[in-house]
Amino acid sequence: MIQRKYADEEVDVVIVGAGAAGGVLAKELSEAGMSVVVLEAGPFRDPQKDFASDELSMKNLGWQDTRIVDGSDPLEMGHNNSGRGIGGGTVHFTAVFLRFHQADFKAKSMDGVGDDWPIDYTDLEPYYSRIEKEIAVSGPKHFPWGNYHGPYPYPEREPLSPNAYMFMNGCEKLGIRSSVAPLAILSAPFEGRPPCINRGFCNQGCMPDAKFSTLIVHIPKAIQAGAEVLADCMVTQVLMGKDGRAKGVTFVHDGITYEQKAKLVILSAFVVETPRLLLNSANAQFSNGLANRSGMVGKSIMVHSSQDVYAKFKEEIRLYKGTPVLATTQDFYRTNPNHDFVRGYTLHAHGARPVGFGSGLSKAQGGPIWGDRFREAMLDYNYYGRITLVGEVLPSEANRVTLSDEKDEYGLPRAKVSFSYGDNDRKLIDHAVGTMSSILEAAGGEVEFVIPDTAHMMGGCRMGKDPETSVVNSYGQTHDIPNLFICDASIFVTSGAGNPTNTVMSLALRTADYIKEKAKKLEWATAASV
Ligand SMILES: Cc1cc2nc3c(=O)[nH]c(=O)nc-3n(C[C@H](O)[C@H](O)[C@H](O)COP(=O)(O)OP(=O)(O)OC[C@H]3O[C@@H](n4cnc5c(N)ncnc54)[C@H](O)[C@@H]3O)c2cc1C
Repeated sequence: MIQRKYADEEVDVVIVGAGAAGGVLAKELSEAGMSVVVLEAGPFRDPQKDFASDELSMKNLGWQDTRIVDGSDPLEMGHNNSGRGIGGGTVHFTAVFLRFHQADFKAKSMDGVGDDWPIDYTDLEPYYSRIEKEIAVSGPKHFPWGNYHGPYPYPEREPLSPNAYMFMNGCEKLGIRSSVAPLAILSAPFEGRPPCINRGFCNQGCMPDAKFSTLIVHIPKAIQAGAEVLADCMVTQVLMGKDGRAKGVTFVHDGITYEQKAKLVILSAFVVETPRLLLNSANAQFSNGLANRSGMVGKSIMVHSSQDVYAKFKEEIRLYKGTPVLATTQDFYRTNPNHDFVRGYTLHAHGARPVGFGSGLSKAQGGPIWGDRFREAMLDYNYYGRITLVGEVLPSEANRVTLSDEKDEYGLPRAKVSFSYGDNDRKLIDHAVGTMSSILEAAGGEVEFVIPDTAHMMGGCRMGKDPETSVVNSYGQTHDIPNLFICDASIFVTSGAGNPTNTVMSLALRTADYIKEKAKKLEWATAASV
């Protein structure tokens, strides 16, 4: 039996998932004096004991359960897309910490595609600042793009990796502006944590704690404030009362099913599991799944297109050296009338470890690299440089999470994830691959491999003002069930073209403020959609 503080009690808040958003909510709400239980499907890891400097074994940081994938561009699930365990995806993310631009919130009105968010940049601006200060984001004194130009709370990282210098050199030769990337990785000591020493194992979990994660920052503070954080607890259902309000959740730990009653239920289980949980919690009153009056639960999931381009250089680059992403450009972020597509992309100088390099080659465009050619490339690994795309992908309702006929170990239908690129997405990718190739060549490399890939899932429970076309309001409160909130990357309306976690966490802070305000006024039971 699992030991629980609130086994027979109704707590103020139960949070499902202890990732980027769940961690922020747990800290904020428990520090505000609420009784909080966090249920996390994966383990509670200790960085010093459980993070190995080993690419293969650390793949277990990803969500490994089988998902069915289809569509013309089926997504590779697992380590590449979602985390599992306290800290969620922040444990093995690359920690590039960008803000969205004002244009990201207004794709429909500015470019006639996708949709507008019900908020804009100014609504999130104070929350971006708070999160960046809270985790001491390091970054340049002047960041050339978007609405925020720095300075960041902590100085930019240095020294840079050879790959980052190569990238900046190539950009400079072509007249493309580049900058050191803002990172949730320390450049100087902070709260007892050491600065980064460029070991380069960010995607394997950061053993010395120089990289931020909610595992090491928010969750310990939440526990200190009284939150109960239960690991290895898979939430299987949201419990509903006859009055149409959420009552709590059921979860499974070690084969035993438990219930946690709560006044407020918040789902922070990420882009696949949040819609899956809502659909799997259907009942007589909500036969289509919870909070799904609009039919939008699971629809319009997005990724970033994330092609890698590798070029071989005469001198050594050594892609394993340093933090994977240290330099970036957003010179191609905005719609350009000379392009045959709308919206845009970010490019990162991006390191790669040998296993990542090798497995990338196995899915190279034009056919997998294998046999002698593979051996030759692996032997020359030290001479390759790499640039990676973060490209905007437009929302399409056909890209969605549904329930499959197959069941998992809990007897629940597995998620089916369908994804296909649209015409605009493909044109954007082609353009970006051309730009990446030009930068690599200008830096003296010879382009050899283009690897199709995706990153950063978003969407599936989009926010909006209209309950007929969206699942939650701008605070993550579901339109249909006032005490059921969704707060994670699933509430994104569009994908933007920058790494999303700063936006996920800032939205979580905003939701926490909203809940605290409503709780103060004892209003959350009746709060109308905003
Ligand atoms: C390899 C990689 C690199 C990345 N690099 C970057 C980067 O450089 N910059 C950036 O901005 N973003 C990056 N990301 C994306 C980033 O990790 C996500 O945007 C972010 O973690 C999403 O936060 P979230 O709160 O929505 O979900 P998550 O952080 O994924 O948290 C969801 C949590 O819910 C838990 N959960 C799910 N279902 C259940 C259930 N039924 N019961 C209980 N618990 C459940 C999961 O185990 C998980 O811990 C990267 C992601 C990956 C995988």
